[in-house]
Amino acid sequence: MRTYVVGGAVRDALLGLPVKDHDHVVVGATPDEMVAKGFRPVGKDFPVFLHPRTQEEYALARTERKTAPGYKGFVFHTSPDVTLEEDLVRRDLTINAIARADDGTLIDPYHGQRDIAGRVFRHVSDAFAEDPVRILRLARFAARFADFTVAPETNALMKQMVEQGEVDALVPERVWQELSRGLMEQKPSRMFEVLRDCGALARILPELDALWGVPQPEKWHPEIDTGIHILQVIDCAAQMERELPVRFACLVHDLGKGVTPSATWPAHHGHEGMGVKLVEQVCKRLRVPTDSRDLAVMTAREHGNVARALQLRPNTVVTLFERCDAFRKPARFTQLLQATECDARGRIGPGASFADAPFPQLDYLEQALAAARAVNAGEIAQSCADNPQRIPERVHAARVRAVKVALNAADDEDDAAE
Ligand SMILES: Nc1ccn([C@@H]2O[C@H](COP(=O)(O)OP(=O)(O)OP(=O)(O)O)[C@@H](O)[C@H]2O)c(=O)n1
Ligand SMILES: [Mg+2]
Repeated sequence: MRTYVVGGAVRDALLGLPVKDHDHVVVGATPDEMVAKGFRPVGKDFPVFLHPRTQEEYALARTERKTAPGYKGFVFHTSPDVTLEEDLVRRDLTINAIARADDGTLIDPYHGQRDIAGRVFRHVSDAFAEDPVRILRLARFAARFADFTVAPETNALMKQMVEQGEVDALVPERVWQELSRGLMEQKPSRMFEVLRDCGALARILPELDALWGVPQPEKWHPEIDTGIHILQVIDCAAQMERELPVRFACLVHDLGKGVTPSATWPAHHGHEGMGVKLVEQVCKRLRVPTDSRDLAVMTAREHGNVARALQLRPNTVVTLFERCDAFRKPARFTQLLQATECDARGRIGPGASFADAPFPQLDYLEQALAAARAVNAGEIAQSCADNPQRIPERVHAARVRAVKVALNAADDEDDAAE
């Protein structure tokens, strides 16, 4: 039997990137021989084994046959006479279909090295179409390797897959898994550009796809197009190394702009409220985890209020904190501020750019929240022992006073520093 390193490890080494884990392919062996050598079989569907010492994955060379739509519709064929070339030809991309022998020799029958040099994502063969997850994987790789482009023939194949309904058969968990991974890469906008170019975005996130072609007022949005704005906002979140919930909130915060009446464009009055419903709908459909969903809903609803923070009266600031449950969840409130900061900076057009604009709203609201949280609600509750129904309004009033003092004090400090 012969073993080769394949996939990401070979690709990343050729790209000069650090290699995390090694996937291996085994040619000329049966499952029984693997077990006899001490390998441990894992996975019900795949002929995959773990190395007794390194615990790395060793997959028997295999060919696949499509049986049903969706990513589960596979039957596997493995046997000792399946060749390395036969195994490689059914892989997704040429850059992922390079094998490396123990002596370091590269086996590259589908010219992955050429495509690495040319920075191209190209499918290896028609077998690409057997697994619609590969469209999402390719899009995710585009977010990671931002200088790569999609080969025209690969884009054409993906378009065809989308038209045949392949993407509709994907299970929501798998879509979320790939989208969330792509959001965590260096340039998430590339993922959505790739998905849009092949038509997949309109199938998996029609609410987002609808934002292209929707104008915003040029004075505040020099990029004008709402779809372009969203891409700039998510790239800002990636550049600032924000957590996944912040990046997802950035992605969906303006979905309401896709349903405002075109007669009122470029204005989008009330888009926050309409956005909340659409965000809830997306999160339900894709089974988005609670932390990402809750922040996304809150950001859709409140990003306008946060942006206006410096004009809000102390009472309004405290009701904002109350609506956001900021007293109990201050870290999530910080994430709301971070998402809104990216919303403010992701506005880059030919005539103007807000990319480096200051965002004083963040410190301002953090200070106000710290002051409001310092109010001793327990003490107030005790002082209202004879009239407990007044506790909430008393606590609220005390918080408003605290915010007023804190924000004035901050102004004073600024004056003193000048
Ligand atoms: N739907 C898929 C999933 C995987 N593969 C093949 O299996 C290899 C290993 O898969 P995986 O570890 O998921 O991806 P990597 O390319 O190794 O990338 P990563 O750095 O994300 O691990 C890929 O390179 C590719 O050759 C494939 O062809 N089609
Ligand atoms: Mg891998």
